[in-house]
Parts: sequence; C-alpha cells; structure tokens
Amino acid sequence: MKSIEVVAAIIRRNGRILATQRGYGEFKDGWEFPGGKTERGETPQQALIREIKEELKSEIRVGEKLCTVEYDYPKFHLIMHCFWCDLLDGEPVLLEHEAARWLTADELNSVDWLPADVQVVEAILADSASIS
Ligand SMILES: Nc1nc2c([nH]c(=O)n2[C@H]2C[C@H](O)[C@@H](COP(=O)(O)OP(=O)(O)OP(=O)(O)O)O2)c(=O)[nH]1
Ligand SMILES: [Mg+2]
Repeated sequence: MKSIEVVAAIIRRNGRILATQRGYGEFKDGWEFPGGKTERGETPQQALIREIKEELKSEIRVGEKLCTVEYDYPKFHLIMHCFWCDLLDGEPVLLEHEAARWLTADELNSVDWLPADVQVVEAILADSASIS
C-alpha cells in the first residue's frame, strides 16, 4: 500500500485550538487540523508554512512537534507529523475549508474528527499545558 506523508498545524490561540472542516473530496465534512502533503525537498516546517498560506491565507510560526501519528486508511497508509503553531497575523480566511471552530480542550471531542485525528486529540490533551 502507498504511504503518504502529511503535516498538520495545531494552531493555538487564547487557550483554544483551530479545527477546520474539509470542504471537498473523499473526506468532505470531516474535521481535521489544517495542513497537507509534504512536497519533495521541503522540510515539514516549510510544508506547513506553505499549506497554511494556501488554505488559511495566514502566516504562522511553527513550534515544537506534538506527535507523529500513523493510520491505515483503506486506500493508503498515512504518516502525519503534527506541530504546535502560532498565528502571526489576524483571522484565518477559509480558502478551502467549509467551516472552522476554535475549540477549548473541553470541546475537542465535540466535532467529528477524521479517523487518524483521534490519536492527535489524545496527544493534545496529554500536553494541554502547551495550548496556552
Ligand atoms: N491536513 C490534514 N490531513 C489529514 C488529517 N487527518 C487525516 O487523516 N488527513 C488525511 C486526509 C488526506 O487524505 C491526507 C492529506 O491531506 P490534504 O488533503 O490536506 O492534502 P493537501 O492539503 O496537500 O491537499 P490536496 O492538494 O491533496 O487536495 O491526510 C488532518 O488532521 N489534517
Ligand atoms: Mg490540506
């Protein structure tokens, strides 16, 4: 089975985390952390900065790595690197997603995450001092 390598931004602000709802494709309507596939030659940090510009028209600072999760979807094996991130400018603009929510730790389980993200939510809750 093919593997795909993805980077995801755990964007925190004022004690909340940004969750976005996919607007198209196979996983439409599922909730995720914004990000996407790493392109050849990019570091994970470079890929995240590019993806967040493309998806949210925003500049970020990429911080510590939170976790790497792996998940077997029926059609591919996912390897996803998740990083704590901070927004450097105003409000994200939804260029690809259909909705976004800023969730507190208590609210993290209130959206319907993509299957691989359940492990990410657990890692966030285990490191909740980093939500800031
Ligand atoms: N960005 C992101 N992708 C996730 C998450 N959880 C999860 O299973 N995925 C899967 C869904 C996709 O099959 C795959 C790649 O993500 P993506 O569709 O965002 O990739 P991309 O932004 O490069 O978009 P595209 O050009 O391929 O349309 O990772 C998540 O939290 N964030
Ligand atoms: Mg994406």
